[in-house]
Amino acid sequence: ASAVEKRRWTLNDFDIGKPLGRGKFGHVYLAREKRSNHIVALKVLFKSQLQQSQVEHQLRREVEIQSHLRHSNILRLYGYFYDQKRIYLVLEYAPRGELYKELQKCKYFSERRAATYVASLARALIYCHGKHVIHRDIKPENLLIGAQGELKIADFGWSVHTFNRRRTMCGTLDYLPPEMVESVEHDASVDIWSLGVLCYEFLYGVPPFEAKEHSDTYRRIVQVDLKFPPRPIISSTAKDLISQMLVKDCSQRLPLHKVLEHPWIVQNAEISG
Ligand SMILES: Nc1ncnc(NCCc2cnc(NC(=O)Nc3cccc(C(F)(F)F)c3)s2)c1Br
Repeated sequence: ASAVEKRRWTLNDFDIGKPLGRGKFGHVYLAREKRSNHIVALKVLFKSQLQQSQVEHQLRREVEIQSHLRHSNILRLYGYFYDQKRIYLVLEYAPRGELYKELQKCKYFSERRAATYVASLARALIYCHGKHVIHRDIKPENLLIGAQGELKIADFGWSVHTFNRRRTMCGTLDYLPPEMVESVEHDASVDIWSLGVLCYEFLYGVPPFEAKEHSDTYRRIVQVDLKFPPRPIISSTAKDLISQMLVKDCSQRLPLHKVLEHPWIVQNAEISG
C-alpha cells in the first residue's frame, strides 16, 4: 500500500474497525485510510479531558517530536486531525499488540527474548538521544509488538527535547530514576535507568523497586535498593548489566552503546535483520 500521504484528514477518510485498547485519555481503534487502503491505529482523545489535565502542550510536543523520528523500533505517528470535541492521532498499527499483555501472559521472558528486546530498545534510544529527544516514560505499557515480533516504543507524550529540562511527574513511579523522583535536573540518562528497570521486569516479571506503598517505592528507588530474587534463576551477566544501569549517579550509568557491547546482550540478543 502507498504510504499514508500527509493531508488534511477527517474521520470520513477512515473506516473504523475493532477497538485495540484503551489508554488513560482515550480509546484506540483499528482503522483503514480509504484512499490508500493503509491499515492504521486511530487514537481518539477528548479535548475536554486534555484541557482539564492541562496536557495540550505535551500532545503538541509529541506530534512535533514524532514527526522527525523514523526508526523500526519506534511506532510511527503519521499525523493528527480534530473535530469539535476530539483529537485523533493517526498511528502505525502494531499487529501483535501490547507488550505488557504478553509479559502478563508469560509471567517473565527468557534471557534470549529479554536481551533481544533490550538491544532493540537500546538502539531506538540511541537514535532518539542522537536527535536530543529523551522519552522519559519507557515502561511495558508503552511498548508494542510489530508483525515480526520486534518491539516498538510508543507514546512520546512525556518526551522532551533535552535542552529544556522538565520536572513534570508522570504515571507510575516504578520506572522513574532517582533524579526524577527527587525532582532534580535530569538528562538522557533517565532512559538508561528505565531500560534497566525494564530489563529486570522482563526477567523477573515485576519491577525491581515495587512496594505496596508509594512512599516505599520512592525510598527503594532513591536508595537503589536492588535485590535479585532466587527464582527464576538468572545469569550473573544479566544481573551485572542491570546493576550497571540502575546506578544513582546518572553520569555513572552504562552508556547505551556500551549496553549493546555488554556480554549478556552479545551472547543472548538475536540480531534483527
Ligand atoms: N496495536 C496497537 N497498534 C498501535 N497503537 C496502539 N495503541 C496506541 C499506542 C500509542 C501510540 N502513541 C500514543 N500517543 C498518545 O497516546 N499520546 C497522548 C495521549 C494523550 C495525552 C497525551 C499528552 F497530552 F499527555 F501528551 C499524549 S498512544 C495499539 Br494497542
